[in-house]
Amino acid sequence: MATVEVTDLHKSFGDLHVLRGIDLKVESGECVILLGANGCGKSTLIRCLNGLALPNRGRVEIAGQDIARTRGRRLRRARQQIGVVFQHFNLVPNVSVFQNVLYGALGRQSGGFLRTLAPFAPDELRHQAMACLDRVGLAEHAGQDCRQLSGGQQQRLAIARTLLQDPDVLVADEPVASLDPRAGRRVMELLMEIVRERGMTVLCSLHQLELASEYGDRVVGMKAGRIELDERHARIEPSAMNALYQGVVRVDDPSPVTAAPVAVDQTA
Ligand SMILES: Nc1ncnc2c1ncn2[C@@H]1O[C@H](COP(=O)(O)OP(=O)(O)OP(=O)(O)O)[C@@H](O)[C@H]1O
Repeated sequence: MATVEVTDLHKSFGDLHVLRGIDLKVESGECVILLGANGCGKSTLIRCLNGLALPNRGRVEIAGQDIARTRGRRLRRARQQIGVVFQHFNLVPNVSVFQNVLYGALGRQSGGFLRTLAPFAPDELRHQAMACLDRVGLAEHAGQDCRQLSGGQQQRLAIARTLLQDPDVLVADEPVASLDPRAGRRVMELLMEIVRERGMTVLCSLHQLELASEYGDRVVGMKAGRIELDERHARIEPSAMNALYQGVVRVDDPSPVTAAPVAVDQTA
């Protein structure tokens, strides 16, 4: 399995210097939860990790390969090792739940795009896709349009798609921020069960402090584009956590930091 190593990472958007020298190593099979106030750079870091954003300076190594300096086919191959779960699910609308899972095999299929389309997919891949749907409890929804699913179910579908991809590394950008607390907890539990089963290396940003301490092997706190805290969660001082959020939230306050609206989900 793969380690993730980020060295002196800088990323700017025009004059805005968002990442200001990030050094971070995630060991193989470790689950690191990334915390920090809105705008501190968590999503930008995650986007640099899977090659969606190019850093201005520094190295981003996945299993020893520098993603920031890899291009073309080698980059596509490297990205197959990195699963991504987004806050807003990133499903393909107007196609079935089953088809969305099959897209997880894009890039790992020697026959290319056509073999990931339901009518042309080989039996073995179809069986694998159904097994992934079954693992997240959505097998009976395979034929539905993905827009008919609840928010929690859509995120479970996104997890099934990642399962079919079968990456060594999972990066998750606020995977439960769009869900109500109950659905969010169920999705988080499922995600963590799966990454432990598969021994994946995980970097997951969250706004929920209680989920961070429950599921992370380690908590990394970012502030203004820098890492300010890097601890096993059991050792984090409340004052350090409070400093991270500059009074946005107290660690004895169980409510999420985010002010984003959450969908109430009865069916997750
Ligand atoms: N493509 C972009 N172009 C310009 N500015 C950007 C871009 N992406 C992010 N930014 C800016 O970079 C800063 C950090 O954004 P980022 O999304 O990484 O923060 P975050 O910690 O993930 O915040 P949140 O918790 O709200 O998601 C913000 O000021 C944001 O506006």
